[in-house]
Amino acid sequence: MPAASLDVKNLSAGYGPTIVLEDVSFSVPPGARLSILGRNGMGKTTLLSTLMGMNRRYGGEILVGGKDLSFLKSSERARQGIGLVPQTRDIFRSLTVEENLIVGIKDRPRSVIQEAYDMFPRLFERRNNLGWQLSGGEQQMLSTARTILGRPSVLLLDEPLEGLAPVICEELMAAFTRLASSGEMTILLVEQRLESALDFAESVLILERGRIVWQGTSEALRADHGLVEHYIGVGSLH
Ligand SMILES: Nc1ncnc2c1ncn2[C@@H]1O[C@H](COP(=O)(O)OP(=O)(O)OP(=O)(O)O)[C@@H](O)[C@H]1O
Repeated sequence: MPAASLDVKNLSAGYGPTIVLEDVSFSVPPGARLSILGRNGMGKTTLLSTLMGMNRRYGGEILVGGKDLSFLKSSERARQGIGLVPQTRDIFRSLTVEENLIVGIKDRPRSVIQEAYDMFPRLFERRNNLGWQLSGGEQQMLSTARTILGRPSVLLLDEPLEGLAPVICEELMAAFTRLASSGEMTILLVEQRLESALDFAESVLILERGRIVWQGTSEALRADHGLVEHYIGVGSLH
């Protein structure tokens, strides 16, 4: 599936009776990258899981390539091109790396697993290891690779660097950047590490208490220390 545009219009969502996201609207052109920033608990994960159809939507629309997916359940949204790599790094802990990847290929031939190994050579080295035997970074690579093998046109990455050593973060960010440069996917990145988020994406939005409080270019945000300190935290930019 080629990269698709994502248009989110007046989205409100939450959990049971609790509204978390309110009136969220933004657009990402096909093949572009957007970083989503905000302090803890401001609704970033909720935004991604709502796009994936994993929690309650109260109103608004989610269009991928112009097609409204709002009323579809999450498995159907996955078929229509949305792929989420969750913060929890969902992998099957009792399956090998290769078996985990086989789950991700859906109806594509087995040979496509090589794409995952090309992206993360470390996974090839560990292909016969079980999920629980992997380091945090390797689990993140596996979770990402599994989602990517499903060829999403819009990829959602939820805090992929959380808790990982700097050298692994660099390896992952390089892989995400290569993926983005291929132009095959539109990518949304939720990331607490501000520098990584700004380096990755040309555009940024900031969430505060479930609302978008700022949208603009990474360049503009990088230049505005006052804005960063106000919405994200003192000392976030180095
Ligand atoms: N399953 C849930 N049920 C009820 N409320 C929830 C649930 N998950 C999250 N929330 C609430 O929704 C709000 C937004 O949480 P969310 O995890 O989306 O924020 P976040 O910006 O991703 O934060 P973090 O960086 O800590 O992951 C918080 O007030 C949180 O307590």
